[in-house]
Amino acid sequence: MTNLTEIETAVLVVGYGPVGAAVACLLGRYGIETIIIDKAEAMSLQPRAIALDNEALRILQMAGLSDDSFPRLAIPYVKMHSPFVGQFGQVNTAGAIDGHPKLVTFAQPDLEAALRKRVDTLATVRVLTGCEATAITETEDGVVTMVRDGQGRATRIRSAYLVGADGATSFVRGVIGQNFTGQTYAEDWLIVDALDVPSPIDHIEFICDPRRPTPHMPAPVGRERWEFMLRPGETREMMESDARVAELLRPWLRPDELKIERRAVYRFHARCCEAFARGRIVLAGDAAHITPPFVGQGLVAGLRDAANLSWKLAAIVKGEALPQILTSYDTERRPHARAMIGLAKFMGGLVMPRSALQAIAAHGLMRGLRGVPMLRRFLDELGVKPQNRFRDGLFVKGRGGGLLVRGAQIPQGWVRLQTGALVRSDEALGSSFCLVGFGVDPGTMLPPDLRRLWSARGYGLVHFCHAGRPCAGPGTFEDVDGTLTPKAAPIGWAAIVRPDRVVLVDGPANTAAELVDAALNLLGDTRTHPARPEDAAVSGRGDVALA
Ligand SMILES: O=C(O)/C=C/c1cccc(O)c1
Repeated sequence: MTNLTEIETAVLVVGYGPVGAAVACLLGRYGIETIIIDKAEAMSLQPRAIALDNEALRILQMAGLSDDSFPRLAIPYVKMHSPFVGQFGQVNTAGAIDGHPKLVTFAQPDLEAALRKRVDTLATVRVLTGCEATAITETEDGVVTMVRDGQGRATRIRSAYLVGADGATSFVRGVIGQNFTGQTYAEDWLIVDALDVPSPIDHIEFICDPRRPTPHMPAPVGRERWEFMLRPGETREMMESDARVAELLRPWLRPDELKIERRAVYRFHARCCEAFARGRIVLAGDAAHITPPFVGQGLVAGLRDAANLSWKLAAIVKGEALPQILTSYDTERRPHARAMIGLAKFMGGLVMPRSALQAIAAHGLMRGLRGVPMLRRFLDELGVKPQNRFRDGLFVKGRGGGLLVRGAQIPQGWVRLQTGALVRSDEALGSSFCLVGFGVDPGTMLPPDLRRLWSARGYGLVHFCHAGRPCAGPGTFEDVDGTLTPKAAPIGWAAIVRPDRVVLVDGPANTAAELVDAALNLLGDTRTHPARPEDAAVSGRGDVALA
């Protein structure tokens, strides 16, 4: 007879890559009992994803990672070269949005190590490595997962929810019967990562030569990456040989300068599930969608999933929201993930034209379009990047009348604490729902019973006061650069911001009680009937008070 260990948890995360780790960090921050498993004993040391944008960095901030938790290299621009028409494109990525650089490169093992270090600090998160999910069954009130470790020992994990962050070959995806529709490119690519490059480039360049398309980019501490498209007849063995790698890199590096960290032949895919969830089982990251790398959005999309999903699971588990809100994860995330895949495919068309004729036509057209000042601004200033703004989902539709966009993130700026220290404004918002007052203390706008209920749930009340105005009291932060007030909202405005920083509803501050009512109703008003009162005990607040 075998001994079967039984464990229970609120959420089981399958897959301890960067997306699974980010989900665990966020669930841990929200105080949710979480188990994360991975079949590998140790973290992968392969540098795969290489780029993060400001949105991804904001999510990592939310997950509790500081700016110095892993090395990043800010990228000022992305250039596109054609052998026939010269430079035909340039995307300006210098500067910051929402308090973070628009584009950085990094080494994936550094990021994963930072996330794992953070996970290790979280009291409610338990990590089981060397453990593989062998069977997953959804029951009426939870999910039962059979897990086997390296010694063949079995464990049964019962969880209220399961997140499949188990990558492109996801086992979980198969369990919920999801097809991975889309396309696999016909071409293979050789990816080469070099270390200690003597004079690395400072930007990303795409050499869009139909004979050998070659994206080329720097990464922190002297790393560089090249991606070489294989020609017909070239094989993996041929391309991964020392001699061929040295020959391909000769335009950039002398043989004595070569320090190759990784060489690997890959095939790119553009695939997306038709649903990111079924019942209590939810997919995130590459398990739900994969993209060719040409706009550097693969991991970013997975981190967006983590941010969108984690607080919803937390709210449901805590009994603060009805389980039905989980459908909004798919509604909000899938269209954007698909749009990013579409952009990457478009970019792929420019990077790897099929022939010289096609290259001249496509690159010539792009060059021509850049001759029109308005189009040039649009193309060069990231205008083609799909905005992360929901058409449908868990927010009150319509405009509040201010500049805030419901269903999109509130801008992030820098605010001054009562101590005089400057922090990014999301730190003031904390880790739960927040009623924000712009130039007005929002607590004073609520009737006492509603204010008590709001605070009893641990939801925040934050006052961003206009720079230079009298600015004192708990929960009050001086908006030093005006990003929030007056740029995002006028004085006398209020908004309810979700834990993922998405504006749920906004309006004049004197309607704050209506805004709170609207928010609670959207969550499936659990004021009199908590969704799962017994689970309320699972939750705690892992936050540090700032003001
Ligand atoms: O790996 C690639 O091919 C492309 C990466 C990348 C990263 C950031 C921005 C881009 O436009 C491309």
